[in-house]
Amino acid sequence: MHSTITKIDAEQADFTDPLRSYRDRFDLPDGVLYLDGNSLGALPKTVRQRVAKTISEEWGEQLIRSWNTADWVHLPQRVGRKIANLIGAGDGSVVTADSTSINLFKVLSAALDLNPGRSKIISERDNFPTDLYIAQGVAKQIGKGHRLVLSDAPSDIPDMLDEDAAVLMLTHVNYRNGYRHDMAALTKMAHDKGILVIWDLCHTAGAMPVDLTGAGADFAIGCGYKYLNGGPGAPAFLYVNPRHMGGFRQPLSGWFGHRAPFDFDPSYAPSSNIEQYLCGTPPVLAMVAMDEAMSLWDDVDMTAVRAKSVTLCDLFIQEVDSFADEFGLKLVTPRDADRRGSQVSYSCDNGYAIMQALIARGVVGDFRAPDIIRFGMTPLYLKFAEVKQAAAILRDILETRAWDAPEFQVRGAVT
Ligand SMILES: Cc1ncc(COP(=O)(O)O)c(C=O)c1O
Ligand SMILES: Nc1c(O)cccc1C(=O)C[C@H](N)C(=O)O
Repeated sequence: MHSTITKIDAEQADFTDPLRSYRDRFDLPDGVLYLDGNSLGALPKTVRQRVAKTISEEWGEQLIRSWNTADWVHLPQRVGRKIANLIGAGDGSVVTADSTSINLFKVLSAALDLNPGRSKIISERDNFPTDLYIAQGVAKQIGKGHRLVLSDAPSDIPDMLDEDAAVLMLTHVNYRNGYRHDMAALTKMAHDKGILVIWDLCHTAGAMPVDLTGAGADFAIGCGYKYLNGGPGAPAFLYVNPRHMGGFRQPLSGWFGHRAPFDFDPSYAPSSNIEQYLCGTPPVLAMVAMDEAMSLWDDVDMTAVRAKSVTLCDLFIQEVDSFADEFGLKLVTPRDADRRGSQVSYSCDNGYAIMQALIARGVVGDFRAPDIIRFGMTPLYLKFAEVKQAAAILRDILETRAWDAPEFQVRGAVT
């Protein structure tokens, strides 16, 4: 077996890449092949200046006036509009706020409130754990006997959609293996049984086109720090289908969700719009970084993003195919591009040490316990030649057993 494309082919693909100009809009350190933008996106260059300006001028000089003069107060809606464009959501249906976990708490509470008399929340055992933990917490908090029922394989889900299911809560692209659900088909199946659907778009937004409106999704959530490049701990987003707007739906009844926060009324009166899903004061510096990062997407062709993502993943898979069996790497990401997101994952022994050895050689990916090494493909700043080179370094590390050194066995708190 041998690799299917040459270095020259890869460089040629970079040369003709319609997205190649975006690379220069990011700060990426020399000598790093960054395959972890599915965990923390790279720094868009203009974010540095924009945040510095916000600190020195808006905060330093204008002080409290900036809530109005710089319109800080509407950052959640403004950034929400930019994200809406990437996920097929209409105006006024997305806000940026809080974390994905907190936003899930809000929308799951709302969904269960909207669908009374049913007890099941359907999800997957392999969903990102915070989603499952939040569902467990919401069920306990509501105290009406809701229970979380988990599938062990995507193919089991349709049969689990019955008359006692209130909500189907899925992550569109699985964080571990990169499997991608058919959003439109599952949403329809659920709706046919009277079930509301929540999609977690953490591994989707900014990685591929999404059409929440077309799919008829009820709610969605997602984070700002992966493919959207909003920075570590960036504010998350949430989507509410306009048909569910109005009423008092989500229970974190902070003042930013009030109809008129600056009336300072002692009684809570919910906004009838997406603002009801806000809670408290937005973290302005993080919001500004997110806002700036999102401005990079203004003219991005998402079809080109998806096409490049598919080719980057295919290239990496082909390259690793030539040595995977020999070293016990098992591809756990679907080969079928229609069933995957924008990452490639392998299960293997010694995965943590292998990833540490890769990072020491400048190939940054990550490890997910118990045995997955993960490589994220970010079309805006990753080159084909880098993906090919990363596979070659992986091969070298396996051949030389470079991973079998004491310093690569020590687990950090974050893997
Ligand atoms: C699918 C998914 N949901 C949620 C989260 C995390 O949520 P939070 O931003 O609240 O930490 C992640 C990653 O951290 C994720 O991959
Ligand atoms: N949210 C993260 C964090 O706080 C620290 C390190 C990594 C992350 C991640 O985003 C993990 C990620 N959601 C995952 O898919 O594993």
